[in-house]
Amino acid sequence: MHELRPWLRLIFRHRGGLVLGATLILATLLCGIALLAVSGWFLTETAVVGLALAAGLQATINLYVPGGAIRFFAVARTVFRYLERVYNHNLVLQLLTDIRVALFDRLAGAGHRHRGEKSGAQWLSRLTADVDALDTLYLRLIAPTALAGAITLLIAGLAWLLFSGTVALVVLVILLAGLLVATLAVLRGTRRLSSRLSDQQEALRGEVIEHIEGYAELTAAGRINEHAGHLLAEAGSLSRAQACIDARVGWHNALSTLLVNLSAVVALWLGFSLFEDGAISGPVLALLPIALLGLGEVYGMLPEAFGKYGATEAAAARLNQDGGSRGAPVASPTGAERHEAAAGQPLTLTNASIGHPGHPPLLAGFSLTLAPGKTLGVIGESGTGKSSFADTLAGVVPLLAGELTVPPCAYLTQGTVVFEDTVKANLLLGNPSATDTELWRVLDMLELADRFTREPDGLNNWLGSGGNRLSGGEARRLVLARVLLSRAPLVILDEPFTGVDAETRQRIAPRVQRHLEGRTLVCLGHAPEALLATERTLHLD
Ligand SMILES: Nc1ncnc2c1ncn2[C@@H]1O[C@H](COP(=O)(O)OP(=O)(O)OP(=O)(O)O)[C@@H](O)[C@H]1O
Repeated sequence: MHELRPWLRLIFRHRGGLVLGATLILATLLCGIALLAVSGWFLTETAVVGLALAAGLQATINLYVPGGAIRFFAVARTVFRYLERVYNHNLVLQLLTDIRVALFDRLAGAGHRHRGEKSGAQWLSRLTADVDALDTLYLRLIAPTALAGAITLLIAGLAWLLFSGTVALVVLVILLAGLLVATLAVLRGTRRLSSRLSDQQEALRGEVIEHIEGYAELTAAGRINEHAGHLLAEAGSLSRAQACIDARVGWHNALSTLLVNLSAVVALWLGFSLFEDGAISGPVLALLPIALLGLGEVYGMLPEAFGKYGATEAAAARLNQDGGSRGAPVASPTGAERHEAAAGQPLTLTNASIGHPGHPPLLAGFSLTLAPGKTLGVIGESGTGKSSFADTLAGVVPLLAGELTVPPCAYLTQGTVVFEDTVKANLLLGNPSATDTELWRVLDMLELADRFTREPDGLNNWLGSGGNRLSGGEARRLVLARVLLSRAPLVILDEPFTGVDAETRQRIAPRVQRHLEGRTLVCLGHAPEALLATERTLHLD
């Protein structure tokens, strides 16, 4: 319950909607039960009257009132069911939206390092399977359990009104036992298994994605069959665990149905003596047991949902753990200050420590002022901290100590990130208001325009997953184009020409240089030739 609490709070923000949705479900269920009860009463009444007439006795029956009631309940049940489905599906989608937005919010605040600790497969699982698991909370757990309880009490009340207090009490005890079996007993029998299964399924999903991603390497190493066999064995063991949970849910479902049916039989049995005493009529005797049989529909929804409770809880626990605490890690440690500067203000670092939280700083006591429009090169061997320096300026990694004032920046990271979309969509991320002419101009500057004019779709050319339809050098120039489209006053370029051959680089570098004239530039690389020309150079050692 503790793991579910933050998500329940989110769900209960829609209190009014939840009550209305549950009322519609209640109306549907009550119409179903009333339909059965009135039909049972009516059939018995017609049978009794028929027998009386056959025996030559005088008897009459009102066909219109019960017939009308049956039609009313049948139509009302359909209408309520339709409204309930439309309303509740919409509500659940709203709840899922809230949960996803809250999760994105937390992830965005959780810091670069924290996000990097999980693989893409794990994040995918969080945002899909785990979030979906939470949608069972309202529609399958909370609403049906509350309604089953309410309807049980209503039927016990009906038994008390039509039959007697004793019948009501006996029926109530049997039904409560059935309710316990369908909820808490299932929960007890499956919670741990279901939670463990959910964790294992999540691990398997990640392994399957890694298997596909590493297909070439596994094949080259001759280990593909062995690895696939391992995944299949794991999938087999998960299926067995699922079958075990299903069996337990099935048994509990059967027992709970048996108890509901038993309550109907007992009501009939006890009702007989009331009938013999003339306290109730024959048709009323049939009404209560048949209404009790209608409860099967309500109770039948519960065992499966409670069988998944462990998985829902495990999903919530993973989301709680991985969402991190909102906003915390991205903030700089105490004593470090990061300020956003307006365009036209210098970039300044004062007594700054740069590095990764929990590790010794890569740079300490470092100060620098870079006036607007000035350029700085940063050179150093692999691992000296160039990318960490750039990440800190861009706010991706927190400043460890000191003070940093930085104008808005466009950042070309060391990794080349091309989104699975068109050329245009990838470029517009740099400047959403750029025109097609501007896009072609920057592509032309980087000698990429020909690459896309050759294709029939031009700027709408689809780049494939991670830009896999581009060569390494083309992808690098495309992401450079994205950064060059931005009008940010500070531009940070980490190894801008990785994968671009020397001749092309020599042709395009002066054009990039001209394009960036007047803007503040920080360019990082292993050697001077990997950089654009800069006025000052910082050597990291
Ligand atoms: N998230 C992280 N957590 C802890 N240490 C890190 C993290 N990222 C990088 N480092 C460490 O910080 C040091 C500097 O890394 P960085 O990537 O900044 O170097 P670099 O100069 O850009 O190297 P390269 O030229 O190889 O890209 C390295 O020792 C690296 O292992």
